[in-house]
Amino acid sequence: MQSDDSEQDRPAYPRVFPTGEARKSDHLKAGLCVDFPVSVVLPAGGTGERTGLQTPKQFCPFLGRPLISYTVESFERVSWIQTVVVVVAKENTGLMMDIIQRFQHKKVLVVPGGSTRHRSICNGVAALGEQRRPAAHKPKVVIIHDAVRPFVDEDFLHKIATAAKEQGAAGAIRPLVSTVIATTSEGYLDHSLERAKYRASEMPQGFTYDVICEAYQKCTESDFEFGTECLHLALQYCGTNAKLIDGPPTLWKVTYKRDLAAAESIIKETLSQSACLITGGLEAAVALANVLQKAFGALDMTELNVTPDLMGDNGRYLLEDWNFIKVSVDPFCPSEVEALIVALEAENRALLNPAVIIWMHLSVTEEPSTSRRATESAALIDLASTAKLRNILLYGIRLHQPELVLWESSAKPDKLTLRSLNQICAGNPRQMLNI
Ligand SMILES: Nc1ccn([C@@H]2O[C@H](COP(=O)(O)OP(=O)(O)OP(=O)(O)O)[C@@H](O)[C@H]2O)c(=O)n1
Ligand SMILES: O=P(O)(O)OC[C@@H](O)[C@@H](O)[C@@H](O)CO
Repeated sequence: MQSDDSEQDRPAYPRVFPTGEARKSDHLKAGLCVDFPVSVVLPAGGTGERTGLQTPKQFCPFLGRPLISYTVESFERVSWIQTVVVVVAKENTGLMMDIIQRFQHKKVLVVPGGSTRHRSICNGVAALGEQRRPAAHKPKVVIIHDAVRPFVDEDFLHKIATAAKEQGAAGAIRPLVSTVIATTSEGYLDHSLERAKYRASEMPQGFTYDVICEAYQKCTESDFEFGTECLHLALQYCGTNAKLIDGPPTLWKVTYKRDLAAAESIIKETLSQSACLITGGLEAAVALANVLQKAFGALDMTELNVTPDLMGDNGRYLLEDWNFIKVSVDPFCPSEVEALIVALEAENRALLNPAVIIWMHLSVTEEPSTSRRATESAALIDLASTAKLRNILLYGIRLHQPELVLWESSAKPDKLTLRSLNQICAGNPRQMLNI
């Protein structure tokens, strides 16, 4: 398969990172396994001109993490996917390696891209055939997926991979949003297509390794230069008619600047909406937790679990996607929160998505002096600044309730306080109450 990368331009070996076991937080869906090797090619060698940005869209950050990292994670958390080939422009190889190291992505092969999308995909497919790692088998099925489509789920990948193995090729389709028309050379309407008969071709697509290899071996330079559809190559050069599968609306591609805002909004929505309230077994903290649980429940807000600590079985909260409300009572003691931050870091909990800690400090003694409050706030801000470097977002709320029992009976938190708490628990930075 020749693309424009002459042999001497390509590295002697693709850069390979250790094949990692499934992430701790992997939620493998029961029954979603395949009995044949599947690998993925993520074309990410473009410049993203249509966004109008200097940074190629696949490297634009969302919540401190590049878009491509979300896409890579979508695939690496699927246990039956063997290798994720990321095809990037040669000048971005170093950037991609840094992203892999920083977010500890596994199973990843970095391969240099080409001047067009087809050439990049061709390089990625070729690299799968050249793998020299003992554990890496030549795949039976290759899934091809634009790196700028970060929202893909295991169920749909399973459908595409299975159909590709059976049919030779399979692809995602979506209904057309606008009618397709043909124009005359003078820029007038020539004719329009009956929209009901057509679909938009999306990604992921799947091919048996042999079919996609044959397609790229036989296709023309014009295909490489101007083509946009891998399914067409399979049909044209291998006689393989792809099985088309209706995909979910989340399969859209980030193309324009507006798509970046939409992607960030969706990424935020996928952040954990669950919070674990740690009481330390303190009576006042338990009373507060009961009130919040009722209030959150009544307002259909964040799921709130209450636990005295994170010992024993309660340690599971550290391993899954929970945010935390840590309640402390006088005296003010940052070390309690510091211990939680260290525990989250030890589990790499905030490696990919931010973890949120809300420290609610109950002060039931006399109002602290201004200087003491300033000292305490400074300590908290230092802690928060350090934690943020580890993608852990720390927020502090002080509740001064000389008669805490009132909180249980009458002085229930108002909706604004609860809504702000809920936004914090949902990890939504815009609504967060910074310290
Ligand atoms: N030479 C190229 C061109 C594109 N792509 C990748 O193909 C996917 C879909 O292409 P597109 O959305 O067109 O990305 P760009 O080509 O970067 O966008 P633009 O056309 O706006 O420059 C993207 O992940 C892009 O990085 C690639 O791997 N190699
Ligand atoms: O053409 P672009 O490079 O913008 O994007 C690639 C898309 O064409 C492609 O992802 C789907 O149409 C499926 O082939």
